[in-house]
Amino acid sequence: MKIAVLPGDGIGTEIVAEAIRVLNVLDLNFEMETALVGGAAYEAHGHPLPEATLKLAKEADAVLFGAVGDWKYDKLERQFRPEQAILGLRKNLGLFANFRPAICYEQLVGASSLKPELVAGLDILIVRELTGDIYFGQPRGRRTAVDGHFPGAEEAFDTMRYSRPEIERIAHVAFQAARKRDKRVTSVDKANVLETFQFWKDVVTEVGKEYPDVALDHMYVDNAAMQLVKAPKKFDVIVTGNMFGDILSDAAAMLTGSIGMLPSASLNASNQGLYEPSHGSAPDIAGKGIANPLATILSAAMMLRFSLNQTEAADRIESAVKQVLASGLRTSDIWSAGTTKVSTIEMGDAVVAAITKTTTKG
Ligand SMILES: NC(=O)C1=CN([C@@H]2O[C@H](COP(=O)(O)OP(=O)(O)OC[C@H]3O[C@@H](n4cnc5c(N)ncnc54)[C@H](O)[C@@H]3O)[C@@H](O)[C@H]2O)C=CC1
Ligand SMILES: CC(C)CC(=O)C(=O)O
Ligand SMILES: [Mg+2]
Repeated sequence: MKIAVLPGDGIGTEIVAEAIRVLNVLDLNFEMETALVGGAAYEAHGHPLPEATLKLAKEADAVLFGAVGDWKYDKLERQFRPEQAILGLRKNLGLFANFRPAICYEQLVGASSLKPELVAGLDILIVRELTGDIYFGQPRGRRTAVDGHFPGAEEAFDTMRYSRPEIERIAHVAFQAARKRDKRVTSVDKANVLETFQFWKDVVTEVGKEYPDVALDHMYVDNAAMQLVKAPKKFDVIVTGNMFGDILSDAAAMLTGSIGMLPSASLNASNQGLYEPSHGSAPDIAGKGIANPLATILSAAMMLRFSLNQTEAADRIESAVKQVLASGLRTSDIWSAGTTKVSTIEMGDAVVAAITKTTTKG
């Protein structure tokens, strides 16, 4: 079994280093190979997703990814910007199904920006379509407007689109995930305005008929954003498109205490997966040693469970994270009075120690 390790930029290198230490202590005998991606790859090879990195990712059983991006690349031609690396990996590996579980650990109820009673016991799953929508739709570009409010003016355009098979397959993923949970799916759309999302709603409704044991409801994305901060526990599985899922999952992250707590798994039709925290490269805190590595460590646990068939090892990581939080250790983003502030490395040390302790106990 081979894991491609792509740390990327900013805090990516710091948090992936901790996830690797956690994987190593499990002694699972995986081969790991690291490669440059994002801004780091652009600096070294002139491209954010070099052929060799893509080849490594394609051939691996799973990819562990940190994050890419930095403000200093914002003026580059789009094809060379670091973010094209993660978009390219998603597209080339066909990673259409993105799972973003938002779980509020008991110990972090007070770290959420919402009242404790709204988030205590929260366990929702956002299933985000990841290879379609306006993030990938063509054509896109800049041109001179021929109509609209200002004919003759410079304008930019992108294309929102979804095909029936793209919607069907992500809907199946969501209904099947719901079957293993509370058997409720909320499909989030903007069908009142966008034809793409009226089609999305129609197709999800059709697929839903194959799952009579799962309750399906529909919600407009603006209302969904509001309900996520009003009564998040009413959701079970949320299924939505690429852009709405991107935005809603960052909002959901704060229900769990911090975006530094939200892992993710992106799977293709053969269950090959890329595992990454839901956040970005956080240039504002990069190099300070304060980033929360837990979203990445929990993403590594998802990797063991979903792609590498190591359920027990995944359980051990997740239970070590709970023990560490119960012991009161917190990185800055989840710190509150009465808890102990630790660095990225100290948090990694604590998870490693908690795993070692359970190993010693047998
Ligand atoms: N999959 C990827 O590689 C992604 C890359 N990005 C890129 O990352 C760069 C920064 O984007 P932002 O919009 O600032 O989003 P971001 O997610 O990197 O950061 C947003 C805020 O959350 C904080 N934060 C993020 N992760 C954290 C962690 N583990 N521990 C503690 N605090 C954390 C940051 O310090 C910042 O204040 C951009 O270049 C963006 O394009 C953004 C999202 C995903
Ligand atoms: C940087 C983007 C391509 C992706 C993003 O924000 C995400 O996947 O959450
Ligand atoms: Mg995002």
